[in-house]
Amino acid sequence: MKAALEVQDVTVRFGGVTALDRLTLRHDRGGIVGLIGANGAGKTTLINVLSGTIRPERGRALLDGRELTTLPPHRIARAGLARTFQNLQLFGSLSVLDNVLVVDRDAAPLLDEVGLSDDLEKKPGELAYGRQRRLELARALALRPRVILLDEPLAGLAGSESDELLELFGRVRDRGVTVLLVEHDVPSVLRISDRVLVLDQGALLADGTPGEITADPAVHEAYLGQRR
Ligand SMILES: Nc1ncnc2c1ncn2[C@@H]1O[C@H](COP(=O)(O)OP(=O)(O)OP(=O)(O)O)[C@@H](O)[C@H]1O
Repeated sequence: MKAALEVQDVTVRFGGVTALDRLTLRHDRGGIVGLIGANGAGKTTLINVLSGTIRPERGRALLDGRELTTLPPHRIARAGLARTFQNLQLFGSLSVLDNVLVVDRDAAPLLDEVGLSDDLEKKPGELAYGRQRRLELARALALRPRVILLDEPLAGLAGSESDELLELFGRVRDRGVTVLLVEHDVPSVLRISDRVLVLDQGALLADGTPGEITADPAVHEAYLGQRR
């Protein structure tokens, strides 16, 4: 079977900085894959390569065996890979409902699923930050993706909002969508992920279940032990 997501020998450089260094990884299908690593490890760069906003100078990425690295972002989204952004990218002048309707006619059930059915006519700016995050998730789900990339979805959220959002990610996974979760909140990642990848200086430092990652001395030495 073709892997849902595959990264083959990908290198990205910004001037003298190697953000991804011949990175190779493969995820067969399903579940929540947590991607963690220190600041500058290359997490956002990897998401940008997968979603088509950065072209690697070497290597390629594939979704269900189809090469992504030659496609523009909108074609990648239509091919089944959706993403959310570290800084929310909502349409501020459109209603909550219209923000999702621009992607899919069946917006109302999706908004209900993320708990926003009482807010359909509001503008995104009128929602609490955690609810804006939910709206962004609904919009990404409206693409009916097979894989969804979440870039720092818990940043700036209070504990309870963050727990609710994590529960929602679990429901997305249960629908069969593969979730790639990039997040600085390591305890949350370890709690919810089925598989955890640890990036260090653009390369894979560790790859395993949350239990394996927690017990890995190399991860502690390079990363977990020195967390802020
Ligand atoms: N547009 C850019 N121009 C120059 N350097 C960049 C650019 N984007 C990323 N970098 C550099 O590439 C490296 C990887 O950055 P990246 O943002 O992918 O890391 P990250 O793991 O997402 O970090 P953070 O957790 O801080 O978001 C860093 O050294 C960063 O400074």
